[in-house]
Amino acid sequence: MIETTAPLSSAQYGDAVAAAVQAAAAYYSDGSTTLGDDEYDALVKAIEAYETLHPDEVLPHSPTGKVAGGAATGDVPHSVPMLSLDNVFSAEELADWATNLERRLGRPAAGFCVEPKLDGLAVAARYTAGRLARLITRGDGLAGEDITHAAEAVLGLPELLGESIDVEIRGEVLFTQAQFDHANETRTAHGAAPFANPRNAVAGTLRAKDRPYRVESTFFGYDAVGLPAELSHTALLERLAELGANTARSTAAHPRHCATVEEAQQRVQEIADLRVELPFGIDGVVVKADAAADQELAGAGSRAPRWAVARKLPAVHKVTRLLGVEWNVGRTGIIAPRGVLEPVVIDGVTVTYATLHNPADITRRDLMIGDRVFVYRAGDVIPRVEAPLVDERTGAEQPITFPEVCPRCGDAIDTGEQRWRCVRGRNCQAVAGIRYAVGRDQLDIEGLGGTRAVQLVEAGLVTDLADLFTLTREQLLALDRMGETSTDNLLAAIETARAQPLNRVFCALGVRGTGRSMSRRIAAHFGSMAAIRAADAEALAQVDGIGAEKARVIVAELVELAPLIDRLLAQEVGTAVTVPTAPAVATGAAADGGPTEGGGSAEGGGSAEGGSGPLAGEAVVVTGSMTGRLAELSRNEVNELIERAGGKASGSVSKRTTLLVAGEKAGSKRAKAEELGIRILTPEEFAELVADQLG
Ligand SMILES: NC(=O)c1ccc[n+]([C@@H]2O[C@H](COP(=O)([O-])OP(=O)(O)OC[C@H]3O[C@@H](n4cnc5c(N)ncnc54)[C@H](O)[C@@H]3O)[C@@H](O)[C@H]2O)c1
Ligand SMILES: [Zn+2]
Repeated sequence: MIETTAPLSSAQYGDAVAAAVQAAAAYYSDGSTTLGDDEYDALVKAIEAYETLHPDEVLPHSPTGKVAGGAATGDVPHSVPMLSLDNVFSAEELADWATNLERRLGRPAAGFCVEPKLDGLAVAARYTAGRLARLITRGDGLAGEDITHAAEAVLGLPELLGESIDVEIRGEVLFTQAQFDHANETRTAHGAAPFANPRNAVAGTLRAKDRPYRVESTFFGYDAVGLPAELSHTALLERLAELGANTARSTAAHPRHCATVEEAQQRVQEIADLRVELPFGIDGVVVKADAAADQELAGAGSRAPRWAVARKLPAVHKVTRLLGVEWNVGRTGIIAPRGVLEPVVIDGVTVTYATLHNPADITRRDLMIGDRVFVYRAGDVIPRVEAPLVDERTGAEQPITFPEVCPRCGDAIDTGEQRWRCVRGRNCQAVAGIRYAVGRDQLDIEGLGGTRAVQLVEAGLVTDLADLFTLTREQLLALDRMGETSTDNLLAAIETARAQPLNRVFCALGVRGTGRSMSRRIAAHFGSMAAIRAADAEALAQVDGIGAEKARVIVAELVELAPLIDRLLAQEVGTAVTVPTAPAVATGAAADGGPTEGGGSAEGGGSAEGGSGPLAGEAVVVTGSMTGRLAELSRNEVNELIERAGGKASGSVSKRTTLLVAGEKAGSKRAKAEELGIRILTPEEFAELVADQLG
């Protein structure tokens, strides 16, 4: 994105400076910026490019060449300026930097120290006789703010050093992910807004006074004033650790001395690869000339030293909107919330979903639907929502509702642990699958919807719907609460179900994206289970309403379901050839038991225009409650009836609708049909029309 930024015009330059200044002010005060770091960096790069071409137009408040972009201040003067770092964005730029350094030194640098660029806030800790006396922020680099009050909750920054010396230890304060999570839990418990991400959390926390709660952060030392000048950087880090300060030496991304640029590049890559595993955030890798003599010779500019550079890593945080929350049940019955996001590109990948871990996590983060949120994604990790930007709420945000029953099987939820789980555990999937399969619009097996399905699954008799058809009388009689009568009734119902038409058997499989009406269309199109199973994505895409993407999903599911389908066919389930209508099968996939009636010429897949019967050529919508002879039928059964009569059933009124069956409380569909001049029949009139098919 940095490469593709077009040069700024002079009009854009002023706006760019204003935008950067505003972002930096937010970033350094409480971290509430909505720009990703890479967006900010690209903005500053564009500003720099413009200023190089137009040096006499540089605005005085431009962020370039200033520590903290000129946005931070302070009233405690620093003993020695606290500088920033120059950035490079690729291995090539890092190599160029090393070449420049070599030119400046007049010889190759005597090795480099490569260490993580900790994503926090720079501070200076002044020790007098080994005791912490003052803690100061970086500020504008020349003076910072006194935050001594906050030192007590910063881990790794000892109150007393191991030796009684005067020294100023400098380094970064950050929140580890665990500290961040804990901080937000504490804050929301106190009715305060959560921090949007760990980086944002530091500035706010360190500067705040008199909070009724305490949140811990972590210090990493990487510099000092007052230690012998001849210490190399690696020796200095060792010394800091000796004195009792925490350094990155304690982490997997520990600083390493590298003899050559090539070695340094390698360590940069290693630390970059470690990034996702580290318990804290890094936004780059710092390469420093290690030898004190090299540092002295290279010197420093007003903003940054010339002997060190930051190889920036792609930004892993971006702001987007939380559009909704889905609750998915895993194989073991874990019920996991997943955030649906307005798509956002993070490090070249479009992110549309993010994990929300568990319900407690949602509460802890005080998330709402419609919130602008910080999303984190690094490497191959599943993207996660960090927290909302509470200041940006408009009032239109909605609370996230937690499920009260298992969204898959409808049973109770065990909320005893942080991760919610269906009380059925691993059996949830089987129970849900059976309950769906035996439903009124699928196999219609009465008496198997409720606890009976649980009983069969938990007794180990049934794991999927094919098992239903091999149940024996003895097996059923051995179950609790199963008398002779109920056993025989159940077996009879199962026997009847064996003869259910293809569309219902297919629907019972519960293939994702194929509900009742789609199942009817697929069944009508292919005519047999064997033909459906043999269909490839191209053939499926011929069916009305199935796009290429959906066709692929269905094919993938059918592959998974093949063993189950085989067992059903072996049980002669789904072999009954009673396909309601039979438009032309354009795929050549019609195998045994193809369509038997009709045989019209509907092009474009599966519509019933060519069917025969009283509704031939009709596109029918049913609305309101059915009365008379239709009163007993489910909506699916009415739709099946329509298709048996040669018509095409649809759920919504459009210009293509030719007939509306409107019962009581027909509402908006009736109004729309009237507006479009569509023929409207009462349920009774309609029943007359299709009397033959009603049987
Ligand atoms: N998103 C935004 O709106 C926004 C706004 C302003 C700044 N920023 C970010 O901040 C950056 C510029 O900020 P900056 O000037 O504060 O600093 P920087 O992040 O570019 O680099 C310098 C800082 O790195 C830190 N650091 C971490 N580990 C270090 C180590 N091992 N050795 C030495 N220093 C180490 C120090 O605090 C040092 O001051 C930008 O590049 C941008 O990514 C973002
Ligand atoms: Zn369940």
